[in-house]
Amino acid sequence: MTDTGLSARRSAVHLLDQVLGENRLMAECLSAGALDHLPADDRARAQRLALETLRGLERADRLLQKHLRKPPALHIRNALRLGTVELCHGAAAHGVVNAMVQIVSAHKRHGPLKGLVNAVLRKIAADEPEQAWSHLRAPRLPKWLRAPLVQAWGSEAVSAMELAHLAGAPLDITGKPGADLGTLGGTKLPTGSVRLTNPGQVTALPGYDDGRWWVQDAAAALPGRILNPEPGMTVLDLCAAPGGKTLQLAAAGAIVTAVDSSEQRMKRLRENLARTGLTADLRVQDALQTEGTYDAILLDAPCSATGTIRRHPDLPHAKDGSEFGDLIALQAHMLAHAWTLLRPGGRMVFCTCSLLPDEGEVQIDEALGAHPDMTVDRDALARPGVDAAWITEEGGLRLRPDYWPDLGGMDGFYIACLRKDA
Ligand SMILES: C[S@@+](CC[C@H](N)C(=O)[O-])C[C@H]1O[C@@H](n2cnc3c(N)ncnc32)[C@H](O)[C@@H]1O
Repeated sequence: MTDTGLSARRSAVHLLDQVLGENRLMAECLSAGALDHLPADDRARAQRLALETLRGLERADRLLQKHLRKPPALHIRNALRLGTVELCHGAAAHGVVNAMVQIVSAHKRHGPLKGLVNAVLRKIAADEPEQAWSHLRAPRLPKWLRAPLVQAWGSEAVSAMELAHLAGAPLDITGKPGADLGTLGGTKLPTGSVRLTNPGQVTALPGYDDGRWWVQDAAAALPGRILNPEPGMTVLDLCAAPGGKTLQLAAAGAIVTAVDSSEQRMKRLRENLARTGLTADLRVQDALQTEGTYDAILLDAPCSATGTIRRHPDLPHAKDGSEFGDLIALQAHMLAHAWTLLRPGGRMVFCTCSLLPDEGEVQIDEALGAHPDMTVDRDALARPGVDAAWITEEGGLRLRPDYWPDLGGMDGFYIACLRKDA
C-alpha cells in the first residue's frame, strides 16, 4: 500500500459520500471510475473499507453520537464513521486518526473541523473500541425494507438476516464438472460449491488463469443445478450477464444462447467465456424482444437484489424501494414472454436474488394462475444439499442469508422450476 493508506482511505470516504449523499450504488461509482486512479492494492483496500463502514454504519453512529452535540456535515461524518469502524476493528489509533485529520484538512470547506475529527476519534480510540463495538446490536435494515421483510419472514428471522449482513460474505467458487478444486484449500459446501473465507486476490488463486472455476455465490449456483440441462439441449439464458449461470449451463454441455440488454455487463460475460474456454451465443438485446424456441430456459430476472446485501451493504442506503414496483411488473412480463419461447414439454427456471415474496413466491403463484399449461416441477429441487425446509408452499425454493449460519450464510434467492405441458 502506498502513502500509509491515505489515498485508499480518502477514496473510501469519497465512496461513502457518493453512496450516502447521492444515493448511488457502489457498483455504479466503481464503473464510473471512482477508484481508477489508485493502484490495485489501494483500490481493493478502499473498497473493503467503504464496505466495512456501510456494514457497521449504525454501530459507528451510535458510538459517535456520544461525542457529538449535533451531526456534522456528511463528509466529516463519513470520515468519522470510517475512522471509528477501523478503530473498532483493531487498527492502530495513530494511523487512523492522522489519516482522517489529513483527509478532512485537505477539504476547503470542512478543513477547519479537523480539530473536531482529531478529538472525537481520540476519544473513541481511548474507550476500548473493539469491546464497545461488539456490545452493540447488529445494524438494522432501514424501515422501508425491514417492514416488508418482517411481514414476510417474522422479526426473529429478519434479526438473523441482519446478523448475516453484518458478517459479510465469503467467496464461493463453482468449478467445471470434474475440476480439481482441492488446491484452493476451501470448504466443500453441501450443494457442491467451494467456499474460501480468506481468499486474497481472486486472480492469483490456483486454477483462475486456466479457467477451472468461477466466482459464484452458493445460492446463485443453484438455479443452474436445478435446471440441470442435458448435453446438446438448447438453453436460453435470459438476463445472463455477467454470466455465472451461462458458464454452468455451457459447462454442462448445453447449447446456450445468452441474452442481456447491457453491453457493458455482456463484455464481462465474453471475458468469462474466454477464460474458461466455454462457448455460448451472446446477444445484446431486450429479453422481451427475444425470439425462438428452446428446450429449456433460465430466467434470472432483474430484481431488487435484496438477497445480496451481505456483499452489497450499500444497497439499503442507496435505495428506497421506489423502483421495485416497476421491477416486479417487468419480471412478470419477462416470465410471460419467456414462456412463449419454451417448447412444449420443456422446463424453465425462474429466479431472483431477492428476499421479497413479490419477486418470488407471488410471481409464481400468479404465473400458475395465468398459464393453464404451466406446472411446478418440485422433483427438480431434489439436488444435493437442498434442504426440504427451504421448499415453499407453491413448490419453489426460498433461500435466505440467515441459512447455513455455521457455514457462513448464503445469498437470498428465490428459485422455481416450471414445466410446460407436452
Ligand atoms: C440478476 S442480473 C443477471 C445475473 C446473471 N444471470 C448471472 O448469473 O451472472 C440481471 C440482468 O438483467 C439484465 N437486464 C435488465 N433488464 C433487461 C432486459 N429488459 N432485457 C435483458 N436483460 C435485462 C441486466 O443487465 C442484468 O445483467
